[in-house]
Amino acid sequence: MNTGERIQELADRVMVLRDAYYRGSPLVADAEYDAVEDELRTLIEANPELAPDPNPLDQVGAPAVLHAPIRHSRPMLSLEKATKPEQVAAFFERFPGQPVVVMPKLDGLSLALVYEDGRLARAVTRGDGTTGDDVTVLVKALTDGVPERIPAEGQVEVRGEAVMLRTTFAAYNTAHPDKPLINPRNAAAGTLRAKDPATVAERRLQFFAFDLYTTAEASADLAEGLSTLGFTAADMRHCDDAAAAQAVIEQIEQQRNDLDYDLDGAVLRLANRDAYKAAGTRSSSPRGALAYKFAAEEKTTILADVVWDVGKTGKIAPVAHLEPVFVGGTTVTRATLANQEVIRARDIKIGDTVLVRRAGDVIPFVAGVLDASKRTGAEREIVPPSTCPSCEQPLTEQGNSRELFCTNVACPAQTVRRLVHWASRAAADIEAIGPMWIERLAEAGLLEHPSDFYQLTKETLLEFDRIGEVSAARMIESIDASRQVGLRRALIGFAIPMASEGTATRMCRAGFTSLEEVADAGEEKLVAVEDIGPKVAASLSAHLARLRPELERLRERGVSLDVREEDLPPVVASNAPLAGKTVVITGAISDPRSGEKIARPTFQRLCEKAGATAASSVSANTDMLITGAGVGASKLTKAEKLGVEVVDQGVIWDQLIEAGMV
Ligand SMILES: NC(=O)c1ccc[n+]([C@@H]2O[C@H](COP(=O)([O-])OP(=O)(O)OC[C@H]3O[C@@H](n4cnc5c(N)ncnc54)[C@H](O)[C@@H]3O)[C@@H](O)[C@H]2O)c1
Ligand SMILES: [Zn+2]
Repeated sequence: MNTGERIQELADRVMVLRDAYYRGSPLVADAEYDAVEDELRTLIEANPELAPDPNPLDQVGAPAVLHAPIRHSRPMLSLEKATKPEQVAAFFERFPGQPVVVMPKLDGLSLALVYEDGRLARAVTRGDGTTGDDVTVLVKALTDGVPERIPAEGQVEVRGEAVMLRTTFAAYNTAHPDKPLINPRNAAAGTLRAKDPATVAERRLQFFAFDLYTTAEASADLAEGLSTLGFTAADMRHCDDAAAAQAVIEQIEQQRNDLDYDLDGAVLRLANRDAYKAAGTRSSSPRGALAYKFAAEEKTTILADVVWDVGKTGKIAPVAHLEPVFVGGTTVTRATLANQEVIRARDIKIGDTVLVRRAGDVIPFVAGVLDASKRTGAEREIVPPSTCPSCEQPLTEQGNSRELFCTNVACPAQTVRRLVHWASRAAADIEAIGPMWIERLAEAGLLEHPSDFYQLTKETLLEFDRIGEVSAARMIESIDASRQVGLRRALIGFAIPMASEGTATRMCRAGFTSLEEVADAGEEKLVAVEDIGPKVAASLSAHLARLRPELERLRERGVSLDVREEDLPPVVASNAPLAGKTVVITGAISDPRSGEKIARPTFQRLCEKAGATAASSVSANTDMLITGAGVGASKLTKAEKLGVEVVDQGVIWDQLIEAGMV
């Protein structure tokens, strides 16, 4: 194939992919689409005389079928892309001395909101850039952050991104396993394509503004202009030079996991609205802005197999074995498929090319099959097991997702999982015996219950080929140390359904002094504990009753199930510098005297000893936000809005040192 033919082929492919994407059923992941566009762009740049006519790279979006077409006052364009710091530097050189803002590039769909004399008149999608769809009714009904009225006369147009928050997306998919959404962007676009808002009421969207045109008086600074009108703008940070901008770009990328929305890059843009306007446009992008792309959080790969895994509570979950794929910053070979309802609703088969999503700290997830036409006929159905893969007992189904459970208390796989959990760091912390040895010891009949660890002897361990003197001694030592596990960590170690680590802490703080006392308390007394609901109380009671003989065996073998000093609220020193303060701690903490990094829980404990109550997020009840290094702007903005005092960790360290507490 010659270059001209290749260009035409790529251009055709771009058109086909765009059409499918803007209709709401993409055929490939964004990263793969971008690769096609990139190849086309590179070829046309090298051979401008071979540029196709029309050139899809000069066009925006796709001429979708519109219900109620509306012509935009000025085109809604795409953005020029950058992937290298040099391109950021070149942007600054093009506009010397101009203030620049850097903000997240939100992954949703853009909207133009037109206000006439202070009232929202129309909300319009981007469409093909020239003509968009009237979605006013849907936006009014479903989108937060779009005021019906703004304090401005004349014609005002605010543009921005409507996104589905990750929490909304996750909640929707949990509630509707039968009609799952593929990703937040697609979900947002689909929501605004609905005929009737009532059918998509649970799919709320959030609007973040990033553009403003007005005939009325308004600040020349974009961020200020938007916030004066009452909009939540994309988080814009002013940068004086390319180095500062690059640092903010990197910070946004690092913090993308902590945010409640997807972003696929950062946008640089002239902060001054007049300068932005004067910079003008190219065929499909404004000159006064640049999009810096981040690594993809979604990719497609082959689903090689599905294995049903038995968890410590007996849940049998499908695990996807994938051809290795680099996504969300790591190579992924395993991903969750949730449950059989999700597999059915998404029509996933072994051998399919599937979309894998790894966003934030969430476990990689198979989101679905994008292009079923890729099937060869060799794909296989994923068949849920009818018996437990470990003990072969029949399974039960639970809930509307029809999750599978093995209820056999003697199920070997569950036994191993529970023992591994007992030995884990958060529980008994028997660090010298890893999961592999736990499995071997269980197979050999030496381990079944946690109490069995405490009967192991060096001699029995030495009978295993690959355990020598030194490791046997280490194992025994590690088991010995774990006898001090105490109430809180023992409760965690039993992995009681519905009971979290927080539940264990609350039991200690509520005055229970031993695990037996919790077991004997009865549901009524347990519900009386702060933040313990009836379901948790019932589960605790039932499971601890069953575990009674095990508690006795643990005691006989010298394991402490009593509350430990570290599990209780600290005794507050009389000269406590933070007495009565509710604090939130954020950022990286380090001891200013040595520079040593200090784990957040350790620092929190110090603050509690100094009289503070620690909370996990900033609210109106917070007295103080204690900041370490690298604090996200969103936390600071929230504190500022609520009038919460922001205190650098250095100030707190000084107080702790002065009080002789560290
Ligand atoms: N998977 C597919 O088949 C397929 C097909 C076509 C396009 N796509 C994807 O669509 C995107 C390209 O489309 P495009 O040209 O519409 O978008 P773009 O990447 O050029 O970006 C322009 C858009 O960014 C959005 N945006 C978000 N935050 C912004 C901010 N702070 N400031 C300014 N704009 C902001 C706006 O909606 C604007 O329309 C790519 O991510 C591409 O991978 C995917
Ligand atoms: Zn089983």
